[in-house]
Amino acid sequence: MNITEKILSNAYGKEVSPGEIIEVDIDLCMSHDGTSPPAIKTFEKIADRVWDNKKIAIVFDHAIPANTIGSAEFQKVAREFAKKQNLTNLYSHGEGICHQVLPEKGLVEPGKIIVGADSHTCTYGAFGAFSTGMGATDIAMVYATGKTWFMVPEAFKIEITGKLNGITTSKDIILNIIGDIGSDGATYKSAEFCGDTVDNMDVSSRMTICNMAIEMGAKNGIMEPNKTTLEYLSNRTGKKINSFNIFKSDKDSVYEKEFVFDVSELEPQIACPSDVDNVKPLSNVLGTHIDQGFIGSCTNGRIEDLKQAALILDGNKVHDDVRLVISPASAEIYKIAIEKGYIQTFIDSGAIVCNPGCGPCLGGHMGVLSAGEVSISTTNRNFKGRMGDPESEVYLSNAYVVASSAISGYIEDPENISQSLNKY
Ligand SMILES: CC(C)[C@H](C(=O)O)[C@@H](O)C(=O)O
Ligand code: SF4
Repeated sequence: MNITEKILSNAYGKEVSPGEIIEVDIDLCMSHDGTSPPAIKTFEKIADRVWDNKKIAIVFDHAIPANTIGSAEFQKVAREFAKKQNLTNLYSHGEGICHQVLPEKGLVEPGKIIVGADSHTCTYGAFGAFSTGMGATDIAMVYATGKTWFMVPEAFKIEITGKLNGITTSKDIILNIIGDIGSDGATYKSAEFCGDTVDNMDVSSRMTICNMAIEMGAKNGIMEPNKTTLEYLSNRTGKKINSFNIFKSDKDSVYEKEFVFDVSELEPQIACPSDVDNVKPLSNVLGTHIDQGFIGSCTNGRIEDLKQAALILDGNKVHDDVRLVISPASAEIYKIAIEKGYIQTFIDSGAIVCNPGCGPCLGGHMGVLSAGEVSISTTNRNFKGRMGDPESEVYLSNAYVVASSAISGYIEDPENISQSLNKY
């Protein structure tokens, strides 16, 4: 059995196989300021009390602080619900983006079943959990019963091998994979990432890869937790590593398809407008004009990403015709970035630093694009109109490339900009 089948078998209480429909207990259910209100509306038609006030997390991140009367109303509904149901995990004070906040607060553990009313809930696969996004009405049923059903997915084994060089990051790996497999190439599959590159990766890079599993249609993204990940989780949860339920794929487990990606020669990858699988090497798009850069999101708003941006921006100025918007993925990351001097560097360079949250990622808040404008962004989606007007365009890349491009005013090779890569 592979890791996903093992986690689902454990939750179901007997061995499962792909295609089977099972009902399981949920360990953690997440919704945010955008999706809690519709879930609450449905919930209130079917139940009075939630199944477990400690297993529901609500995070305000999509528009925080509220940007419209509508979002203020939504947040009021979610706040009142959390109070009435005595939820112990309400994060409504700008703690950060849900997918960053949940692991930080120690709510994620290997082997758990986690669902969320947000498509990037697949992020927690980086910690060896089965986690997936669901619609708000399905989440309402989980609020009420603590259960949901899944069809056990077939699995793709995606082996990643080789050592990344220089300015190539895990974002480039996942863009390369999605470019190859296609944005619907893994629909309802379990995308299992393995190989020496994944085994040696830090937590942040692993999260970036699992976060984007949904961008090829996957039901979940998953990795066996490595030592670094287990240490991180032990710190966050206050539990000993040997108390975790760690599952690993059997050597002879069966996959529907197997892929091998050697990343040792990989150059930074760019997803071009307006599909996430329209991926080209950086060298093919150099010189493309941009109006805005964004560094942040649940994909690449962590301290490692901010460090990459600071290394590039240090001593440089954002181009006069460009806005560079930077939003740390959580308040905790924001504080570390202040301590390390990154925020000072950003402000000195002329970047706009926003509070933690989704920000411009989905085109609703703090950096909306007008018709004809072009953005380069560390986020995960570049659909038509994703960051504003339907006639605007979005390129996706890593933080080195966004920062470099913001300085030049066109898509730029970071090697042409960086002068002091060892400063921090
Ligand atoms: C608003 C929310 C439902 C949506 C999602 O599910 O992914 C958003 O987070 C996104 O990234 O598009
Ligand atoms: S940062 Fe972007 S992708 Fe992530 S949850 Fe928020 S809107 Fe969705």
